[in-house]
Amino acid sequence: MKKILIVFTGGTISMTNDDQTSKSVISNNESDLISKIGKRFHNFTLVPHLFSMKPSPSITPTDMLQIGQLIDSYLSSDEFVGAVVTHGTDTLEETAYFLDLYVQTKKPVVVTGSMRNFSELGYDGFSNLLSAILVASSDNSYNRGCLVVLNDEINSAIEVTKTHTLALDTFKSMEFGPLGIVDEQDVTYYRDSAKKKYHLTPSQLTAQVEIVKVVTGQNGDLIDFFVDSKKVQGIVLEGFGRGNVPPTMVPAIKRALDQGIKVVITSRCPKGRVRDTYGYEGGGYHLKQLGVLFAGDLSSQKARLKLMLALSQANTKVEKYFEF
Ligand SMILES: NC(=O)C[C@H](N)C(=O)O
Repeated sequence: MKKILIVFTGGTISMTNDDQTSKSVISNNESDLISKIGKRFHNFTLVPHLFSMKPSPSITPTDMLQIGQLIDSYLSSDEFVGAVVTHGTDTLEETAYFLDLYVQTKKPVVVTGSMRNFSELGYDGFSNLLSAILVASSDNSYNRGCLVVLNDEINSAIEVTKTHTLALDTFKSMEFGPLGIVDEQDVTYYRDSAKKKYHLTPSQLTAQVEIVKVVTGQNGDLIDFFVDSKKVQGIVLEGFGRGNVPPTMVPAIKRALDQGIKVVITSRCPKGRVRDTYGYEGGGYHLKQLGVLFAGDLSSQKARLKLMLALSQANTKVEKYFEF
């Protein structure tokens, strides 16, 4: 019988209300999830792997790397048709995007979670896990990169983001909508993701990359701090609009570039690409002339992971991963 790997990492899907405080805390409900959901499938078995029991703010890029290695090692066996990762929703898009870049297998890798915990009425963990397994077991899910499945929607890890702090339909591909849906037992795709696929597979993460959110009137102090720390190899700027910063940040950006630090520009706007449209000081064209790299329509948190992976991989021309 074919197998599906279920990697448990924690998050609200693995939480209940604490008896004393009534607040959401981690509990070990993975056997409940597996026994309830497993009964529904007769063509394959679920193979649980308890990776961690962390709320997702505690997940690190090193965890993501280890989850990727784990998935590749299981899925290299012909017995496995796909993998599902259960994860807290706060940082789910980061792990999903990391896996999209890192994992070698073409078999489906699906990340899911829940917005309500096991103690709450309307716990969405069972239905989300069920849908995620259906997607992971579908032949149509092959070679689509890492997928995110919650609320019966299938999204690409490259495109999706958490948009709402509470709503069940929080995961959205804001610009282009979902790739498809899960409708009862049917897994239906409406479109392919047109995004270029990148693969980055360093054996360990050696680079530190920080994000600087850009605001009006900002100077270069934060960038200078990171440069002076001598620990940072990359800085992602979350700039204005098309990818612009105040002129008062430019000297620090130049200094960072002179010291060999890679600087990448993204936008504070939730939709659209950054581009070298503006020629004024601190505008995208000016930044490009200085050597700043452009992250397309990636959010700052995803661009950071991509830059970390590119800087950590030996003999890699980082610029190649930021050409749009
Ligand atoms: N819904 C959730 O999973 C949120 C939780 N704070 C987490 O990310 O672990």
